Amino acid sequence: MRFGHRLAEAMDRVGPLCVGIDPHVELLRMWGLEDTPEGLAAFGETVVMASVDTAAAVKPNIAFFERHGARGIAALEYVLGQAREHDLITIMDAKRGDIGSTMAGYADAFLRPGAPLECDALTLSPYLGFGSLEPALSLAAENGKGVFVLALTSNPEGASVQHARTADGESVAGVMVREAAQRNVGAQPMGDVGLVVGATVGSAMSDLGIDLGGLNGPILAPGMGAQGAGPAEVTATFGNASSLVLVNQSRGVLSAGPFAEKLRGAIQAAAGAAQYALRA
Ligand SMILES: O=C(O)c1cc(=O)[nH]c(=O)n1[C@@H]1O[C@H](COP(=O)(O)O)[C@@H](O)[C@H]1O
Repeated sequence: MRFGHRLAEAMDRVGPLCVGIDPHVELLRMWGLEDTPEGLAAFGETVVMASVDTAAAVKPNIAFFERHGARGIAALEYVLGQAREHDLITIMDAKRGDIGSTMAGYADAFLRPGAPLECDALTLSPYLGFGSLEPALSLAAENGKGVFVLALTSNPEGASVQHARTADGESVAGVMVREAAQRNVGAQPMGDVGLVVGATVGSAMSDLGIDLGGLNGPILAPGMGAQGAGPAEVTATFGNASSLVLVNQSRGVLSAGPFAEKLRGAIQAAAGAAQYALRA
């Protein structure tokens, strides 16, 4: 089954929540784990186990694993293997972007079946031009995998680039939305080319004249919890596109660890809050 279809089914079944696997040093300390590759592997495995049947997907952020070099990457491979074993969807947060020929290398690293870091979907940075992402888009399509392209990020600095206008007067974020939507035309129940739009962007979408209603692809929405957005912001931000939204929470739920039952409870509560905000 293609990524968009699989994700839509998981969101219907357990709710529109993705749990970030972000082993911050402070969280490892809180969980009584060492800041070592073994600590990261134990952290990731606990999050995976607590997310099975409570979250639609998990999103490991590669930065926290890269800190430990090759052994950190081995820990990430282990966590991805655990998720795969439990049929839990993985979105690799690596925010890759480069000239097309190098992009092919990144695509092969994450989107090729059997690759050590194989995941179900990958976050992409389109600021070398949307077209530079083509090798990742085509490899994803070939293998039934997905991508999430940064459109309007949750950090306040993003606006200086993403709100800028092209020579045609279209906003840079608007270009990303249009390009992604073109690749999802006709897909049922939704396509595989997703976008990242922060739940913290406030009125940016209406200010820029962006309508996500026709995207027909998943929208990964970070910003709830630790970055300050609540259910009201999620409802207000996504309007007619809310059925496409997959809310991400990392620190907001991870701080409930290390005990699996409490973490599971926090994930269920966050999934319920996301569902309420998007389907109310
Ligand atoms: O691509 C992302 O996931 C992402 C995009 C964005 O605009 N903002 C954003 O916070 N993220 C990621 O989402 C996660 C948010 O973590 P919390 O703020 O702890 O919930 C981190 O892994 C960020 O790197």
